[in-house]
Amino acid sequence: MRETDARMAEPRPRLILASASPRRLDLLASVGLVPDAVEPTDIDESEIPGELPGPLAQRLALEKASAHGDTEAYVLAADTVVGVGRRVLPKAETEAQARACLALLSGRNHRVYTGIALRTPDGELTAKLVETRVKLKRLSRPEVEHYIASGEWRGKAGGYGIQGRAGAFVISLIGSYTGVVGLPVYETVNLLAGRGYPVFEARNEAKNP
Ligand SMILES: Cc1cn([C@H]2C[C@H](O)[C@@H](COP(=O)(O)OP(=O)(O)OP(=O)(O)O)O2)c(=O)[nH]c1=O
Repeated sequence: MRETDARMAEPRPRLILASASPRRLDLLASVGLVPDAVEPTDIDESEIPGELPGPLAQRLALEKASAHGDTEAYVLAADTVVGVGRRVLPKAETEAQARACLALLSGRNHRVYTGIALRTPDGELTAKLVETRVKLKRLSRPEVEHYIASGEWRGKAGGYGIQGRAGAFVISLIGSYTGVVGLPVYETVNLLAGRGYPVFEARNEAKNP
């Protein structure tokens, strides 16, 4: 059997997306990758006092990937944190939190950090941190009220989702748009390919997104 035939005969390793975020699943699918399972891991996401936003995103992604119990699959995890300077903004769960985030972000630059982490079937754990600078326009009261009423901020780091109505607030973005949404696709595909996951073969099997 030729080497390529032998490789094609091998079963494709399983890929698990350890995330509850539907955006991450959609972003993976957008580049032709469909995980075999979506199995979020439940970790304590609270920050260590004094922890900076970037290191926090990186640490949580690593913890999410390592907490998954399947040691025979590729396990991919991510975490997105919005930071203003050294300050970490919450993942908004209440209107009050979302309002406070928008007040802080209005008319200024902030950074969105997405950590991605991959554990391979041989137990190797690799992580990458992707940083994006975003500038939002100065938000008027009606804009804030309209946005709060939309509910789109719920469960999102920094109280906004760039892929929805808040996209109209963005003056500029330097870095990775998909990183802001929750999974930087360029870095994710590179990480998977670099660690031996057969991205191109898997892509052939993926449905047309
Ligand atoms: C800034 C920003 C964040 N987000 C989302 C991405 C993430 O889902 C969320 C940040 O929370 P995360 O803790 O990174 O992810 P999650 O709780 O949704 O899922 P899991 O922990 O299981 O992986 O904010 C957007 O969708 N758009 C944006 O513009």
